[in-house]
Amino acid sequence: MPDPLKPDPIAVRDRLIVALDMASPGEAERLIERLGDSASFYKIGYRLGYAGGLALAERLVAGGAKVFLDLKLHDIGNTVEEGVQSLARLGAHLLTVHAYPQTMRAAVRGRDAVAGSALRLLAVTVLTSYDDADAREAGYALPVSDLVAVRTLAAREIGIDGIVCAATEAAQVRDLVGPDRLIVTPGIRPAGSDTGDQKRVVTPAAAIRAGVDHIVVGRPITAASDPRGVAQRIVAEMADAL
Ligand SMILES: O=c1ccn([C@@H]2O[C@H](COP(=O)(O)O)[C@@H](O)[C@H]2O)c(=O)[nH]1
Repeated sequence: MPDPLKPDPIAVRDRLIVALDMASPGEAERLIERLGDSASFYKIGYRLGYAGGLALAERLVAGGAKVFLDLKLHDIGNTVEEGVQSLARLGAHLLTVHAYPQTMRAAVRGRDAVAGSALRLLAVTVLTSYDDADAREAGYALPVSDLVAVRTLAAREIGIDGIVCAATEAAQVRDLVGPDRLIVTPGIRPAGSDTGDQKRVVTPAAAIRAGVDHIVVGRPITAASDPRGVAQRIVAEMADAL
């Protein structure tokens, strides 16, 4: 049966995931309306998730959109397992957990406990706001690219469905996970846009050329005066790169 999240080929518009980092569901819904048919896949993270975003996720799924819950779970195994079970029942398509083996194993148990769930798990390897100095400061002796590789291999062995990394590591991750697992990359910036707190930044075209399945874009779209126009240009840039 074809994988709904990884059809061959993935429609170019579905490759863009818009990060709805808004203060309320109302604000997010206004953005979605402005985006119109330029976007079909939305990410809900801490800001919106803790402010009514999970109910919005259910409404978006019911309306036919794809939803990525970027909740980056990390806790004792039992808590992660039960949390993933609750989230799997919401009908969302993607959920992040941090790429710690205990956490990933628990998340897989939670995913597998909910029959018929469409939920796919993504392991966050190393946040795109980290460079080697940040990893060192956090106590890791390995450079970011090595840490991403170690965590990707663990995720693959444990049965996680996809990897979150920067597109700077996408080609290396693709070699490690093969063609079927998802690679999702935040830290995407159209040429010339403000990088903000992101450190491992790549353009939409370069990400696609590196073998990424989906790019995540927040502020370049949400802070734009014409979010629909920016989204359309990003999709066109990806189409040219394919
Ligand atoms: O490594 C990671 C994991 C998640 N994110 C999330 O993606 C978006 C990026 O937003 P921008 O405004 O385009 O920077 C945001 O919701 C992060 O929480 C990430 O950036 N890096």
